[in-house]
Amino acid sequence: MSDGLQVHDVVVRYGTGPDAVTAVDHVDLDVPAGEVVALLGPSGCGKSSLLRAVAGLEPVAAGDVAWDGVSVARTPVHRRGFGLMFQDGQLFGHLDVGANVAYGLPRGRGARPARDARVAQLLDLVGLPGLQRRDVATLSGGQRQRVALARALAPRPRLLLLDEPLSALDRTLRERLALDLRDVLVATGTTALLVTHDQDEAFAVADRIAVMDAGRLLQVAAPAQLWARPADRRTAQLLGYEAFLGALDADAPAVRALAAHVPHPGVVALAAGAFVVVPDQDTTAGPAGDVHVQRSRRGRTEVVVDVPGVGRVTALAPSAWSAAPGTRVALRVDPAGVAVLPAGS
Ligand SMILES: Nc1ncnc2c1ncn2[C@@H]1O[C@H](COP(=O)(O)OP(=O)(O)OP(=O)(O)O)[C@@H](O)[C@H]1O
Repeated sequence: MSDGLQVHDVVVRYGTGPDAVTAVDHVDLDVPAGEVVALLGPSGCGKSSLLRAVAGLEPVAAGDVAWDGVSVARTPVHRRGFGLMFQDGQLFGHLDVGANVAYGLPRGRGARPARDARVAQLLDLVGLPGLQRRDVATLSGGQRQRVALARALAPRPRLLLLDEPLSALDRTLRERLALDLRDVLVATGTTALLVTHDQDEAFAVADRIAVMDAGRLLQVAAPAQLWARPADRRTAQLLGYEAFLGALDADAPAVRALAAHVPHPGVVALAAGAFVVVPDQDTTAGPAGDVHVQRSRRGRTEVVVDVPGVGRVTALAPSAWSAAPGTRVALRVDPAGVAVLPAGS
């Protein structure tokens, strides 16, 4: 049996009889010691239920949760040695920052110096050095989550469970904190299971991503491998692939350009950006499409184009570029936005 967390054939069910909801449907997942795994999936797919079952906050209707091969199914939450961090941090308002971080550390005679040292070390690690005496009510949302992370890590949990830890923050802060979170988890060698619906967050934080849908795991893989080789169409859709080509129309120039990047037969999946607009290029010489609508998103120009042989897809364009609807534009393929799914997907 491997080191770390083993989730074996776990079922989580709410209610009984005809109204029962199966939130987690026979899931197997290992998180080896030292690894960070993200559970990624749409709202309601069962991510939190699985995390809560691992924590012991939700009973398993079937299957087992084990650590280093030893079942913890009958071990109460506080005896599992797992740390928890939630979306809203859940800091204690009546305690200052230092006391919040120290909360899970040993108390009593003689423990104080070690506790203070550990709190200082953790606050340094999460980028809040010297903030021990601050009232938590005066912290920003991002600072609160940093304190919550320090508090969860302070007792050196053998597994850290994070439920949407950054979702309450705005996008810019979330992106920065996701990178910081990864750094902190790696620096502390923490084994972690992170629930998120945000693909960017999963890709930024995790060593491996487990894609979940309707209570089941669809695929577990390292981020780059997941992006390049989604297991099936649903997984690809959840990752943001927007168009799927089964039979390739070899007469279409865009399809010929795509075929150069297709290493084996299968369904070709295209993400936004699989095509890139090439301004001022002859539209009869290679792949081209007709502009449907154009929009600006996070400083980039996205153009929805109708591409013969392919269909309607989102292409990227240079930021200052623009074209009226109906304009035919030349395109090139960016292989980073193209994946090939198994035939029949
Ligand atoms: N306490 C509960 N009682 C009944 N049904 C529940 C309960 N908690 C969750 N569910 C149901 O179980 C399913 C999975 O919910 P869960 O919260 O695990 O999903 P999730 O992927 O974490 O969603 P979100 O990202 O929206 O939090 C949903 O259909 C949900 O309505």
